[in-house]
Amino acid sequence: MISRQTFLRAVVLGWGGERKVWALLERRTMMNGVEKTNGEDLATEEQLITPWTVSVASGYTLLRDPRHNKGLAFTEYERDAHYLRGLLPPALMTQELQEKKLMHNLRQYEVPLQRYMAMMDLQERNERLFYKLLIDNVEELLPVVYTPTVGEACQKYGSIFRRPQGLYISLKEKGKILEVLKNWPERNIQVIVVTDGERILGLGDLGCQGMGIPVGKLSLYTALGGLRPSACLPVTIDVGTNNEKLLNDEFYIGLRQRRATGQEYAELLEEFMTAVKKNYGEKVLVQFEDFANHNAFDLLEKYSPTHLVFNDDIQGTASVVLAGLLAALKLVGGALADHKFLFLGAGEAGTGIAELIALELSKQTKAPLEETRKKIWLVDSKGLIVSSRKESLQHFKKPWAHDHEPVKGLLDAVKAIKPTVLIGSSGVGKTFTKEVVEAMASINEKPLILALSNPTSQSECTAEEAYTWSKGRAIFASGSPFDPVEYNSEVFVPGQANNAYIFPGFGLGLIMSGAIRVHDDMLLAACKYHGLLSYILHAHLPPQ
Ligand SMILES: O=C([O-])CC(=O)C(=O)O
Ligand SMILES: [Mg+2]
Repeated sequence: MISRQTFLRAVVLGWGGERKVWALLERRTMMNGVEKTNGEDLATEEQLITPWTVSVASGYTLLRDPRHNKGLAFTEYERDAHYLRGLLPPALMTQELQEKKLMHNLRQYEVPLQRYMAMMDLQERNERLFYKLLIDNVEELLPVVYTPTVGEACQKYGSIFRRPQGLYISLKEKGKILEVLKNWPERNIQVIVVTDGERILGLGDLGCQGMGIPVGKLSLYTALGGLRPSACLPVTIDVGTNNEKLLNDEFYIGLRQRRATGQEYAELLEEFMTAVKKNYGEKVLVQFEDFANHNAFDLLEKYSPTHLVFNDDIQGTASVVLAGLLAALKLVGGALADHKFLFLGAGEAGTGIAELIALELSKQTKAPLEETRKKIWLVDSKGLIVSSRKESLQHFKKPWAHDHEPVKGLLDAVKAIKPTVLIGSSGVGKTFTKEVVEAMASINEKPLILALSNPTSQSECTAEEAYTWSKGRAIFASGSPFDPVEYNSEVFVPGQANNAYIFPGFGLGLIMSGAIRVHDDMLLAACKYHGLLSYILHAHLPPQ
């Protein structure tokens, strides 16, 4: 029996003490043989005490504490022990029954954004139940809390905003970022996902409203990677926005100014990165997400030597796509070196994937990187990237400027290069036209077509278009999910090539191994394992 004295001590100690009491009560519950529906994570016992927290999550406060609230799943014993008598209706509902009820409710909503809001409400009300739903129904709920619905949520974030999630660090906080980090109630942070909102999916600059992305990504770190929610910190850096619509939107939640750039931007990021390492140590993983190209490459290069950083859009997407290609070789035949790759889009995803393919080719064939890069061609908004354009290219495009006549559009590039693999990563939708897909199908028996841009509205083509236009011969995967397609009485199941299939596991690996830097070999190892896994999974799907 826990003594009243221990309990009172916990009251005085605050949050950390309360957790110990909670754990003791839970243990007692188990000893009494009362079924433990969703017990306390004992690992949280070591949580450092936040001295200013004087409230103890019991009674009414407990019901409003999402981390510990169980709603109607509180047992009779817990209702007595935590002063909940009368605060709940008499019925007891197991977590399984709560899950059944919520899934039923969610399925009633026809508008995806309503489902998103219902899930966010649940996360703020009963965190364990939120994750139970997400883990048990991952295929159904991933498109709700993540891509594509999270994109719409970010666009409307100001209007649907209820309670703040994550940490907002704006130019106003310059010089005080360490203090801001200390305002966050958790001390033991293992992963930070940070955005500056400038390139949210393929939707462009959504400023401060990009917060939906770190929140969504981190919910997958827990649901798919198994990290404790308390170890995850979503951060949005607000340096303004160049989105006129948002600047004029009365419900916009961010700084109402145009984006800071140059030194002002660099100084804020530097202060943030320094504060993060100082506050959480060098083993905290910082995942950069949805920065615009012009900052993404520079930030990765600048902080890779000093911090445990990972750019999901460059490195995560690259690993998933290479894994997918390795798996697809079993379907299309040949070795990686037998293929020729054409990209539409030469930004983070495009050049990131291209570089990882070139690296893998170089390892496989022992040819130098400069040679293996020549199998890979990129098209940007100005046409095929060729040597004659080299001078005017941004630095991350330069390695892809090969010798060739200038070529303007994608269709002409397909005809000129004759790729076996076509990859879309430009963030612009509907660019894989009927003519482009037909051209791919006329060159290849089984053209590999990856429409990676997100969300669904920005996809280069739909799964149905890829299968129909190629007369059922394309091997297709996309960044955002598509339903299976029936064509000529055959069912085609499209693949999904989204970095969500790698970053939670990759991040978990980094944390578990205690890594302090990310190396390319780790990415290659991740995609080989992932490629094998997806091949095994694929073997259980109906044939393409
Ligand atoms: O969030 C996603 O679905 C994938 C991704 O990183 C992006 O499109 O920027
Ligand atoms: Mg991203």
